[in-house]
Amino acid sequence: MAVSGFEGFEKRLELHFFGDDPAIFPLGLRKLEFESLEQVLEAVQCTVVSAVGNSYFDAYVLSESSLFVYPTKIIIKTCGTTQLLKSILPLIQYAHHLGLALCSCRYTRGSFIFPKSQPFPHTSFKDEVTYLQDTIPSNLCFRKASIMPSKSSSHSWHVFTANDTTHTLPHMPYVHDNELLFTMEICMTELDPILARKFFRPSEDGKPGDSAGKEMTELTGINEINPEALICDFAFDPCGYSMNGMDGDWYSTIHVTPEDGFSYASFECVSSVNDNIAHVLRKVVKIFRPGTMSISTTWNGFGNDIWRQMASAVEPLGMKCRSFAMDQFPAAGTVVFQTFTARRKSV
Ligand SMILES: C[S@+](CC[C@H](N)C(=O)[O-])C[C@H]1O[C@@H](n2cnc3c(N)ncnc32)[C@H](O)[C@@H]1O
Repeated sequence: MAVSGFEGFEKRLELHFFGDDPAIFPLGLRKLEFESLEQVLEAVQCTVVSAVGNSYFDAYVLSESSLFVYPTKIIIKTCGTTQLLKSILPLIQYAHHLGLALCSCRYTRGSFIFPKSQPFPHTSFKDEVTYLQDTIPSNLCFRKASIMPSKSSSHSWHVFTANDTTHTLPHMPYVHDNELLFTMEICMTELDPILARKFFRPSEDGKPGDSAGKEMTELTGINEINPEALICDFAFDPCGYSMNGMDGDWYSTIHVTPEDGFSYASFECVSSVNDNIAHVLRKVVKIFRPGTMSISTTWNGFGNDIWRQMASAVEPLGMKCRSFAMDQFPAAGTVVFQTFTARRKSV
């Protein structure tokens, strides 16, 4: 942990692979040995604390956030002072042994609370982009880095995407039964202190992290966000919480740093424009009651106004939209970054 506090803001990496040999499917990357994943995580400086899988993907709760492994996609999200980008090279190498090659890379993060505590290559977005440019293979030629602003200089959304020419929009068009899918990443700070207390364990409760986590999931109402989801949860000692949800091939994930002064929670999920995203958003806001919140929405395509629905969903709960930014990424789709503050706060 940084001397000043724990860095809740996660770094998030999404890698897509392709392979021509039908023998590697249907499992693909899920064939990776657990020891190989452990070595990747050692480079990042975190460990697996809990794992679960269904017929579509494997979900790992990490000491610092989460890892999802699909047959041709890996999503890895880590917080604290982890060195997430150091996972890229070993992942490319392990995937190569399975007959899979990288065709798409997306890196995103918010603004760190303690930027000076970050080790290389996370010392600045410029360093991260240089590291990414030098690490990913040259076939990923559609590249763009962007810092999406808000009204506050301390809240920006950092995005780097790179894609090859032949497997553009690999994980998408993000259409599932004719529905447009999107990824939503919510970052919340200044959590309501009474609600944040629920993510502290009673002292010396003697319970393992998974059963203490299950209690937190129920006590806080996290289990009601998507009652269909299979939840893998973990409570840290003395405080802190992580969970991964699995609903068919859709994942969701929550991470909570409840300590006063640097409290933070994140929620991320995949959803469809036809789903009741307002219900999900309202539940999330009610669980944490953040003073500030950002929502980043990513989809492959143009002209979608899902972000309007998001603003309408949270405004009745006292969250006022303070900024909106939209950017497009070559062969990688559209990102919208919205920030909100609670009306109880002055701006
Ligand atoms: C790993 S969790 C959730 C991470 C998530 N990205 C977040 O921002 O909240 C972080 C919380 O767990 C606490 N914690 C307790 N023991 C920890 C450990 N061994 N490793 C990481 N975090 C720990 C931290 O102080 C913090 O409150």
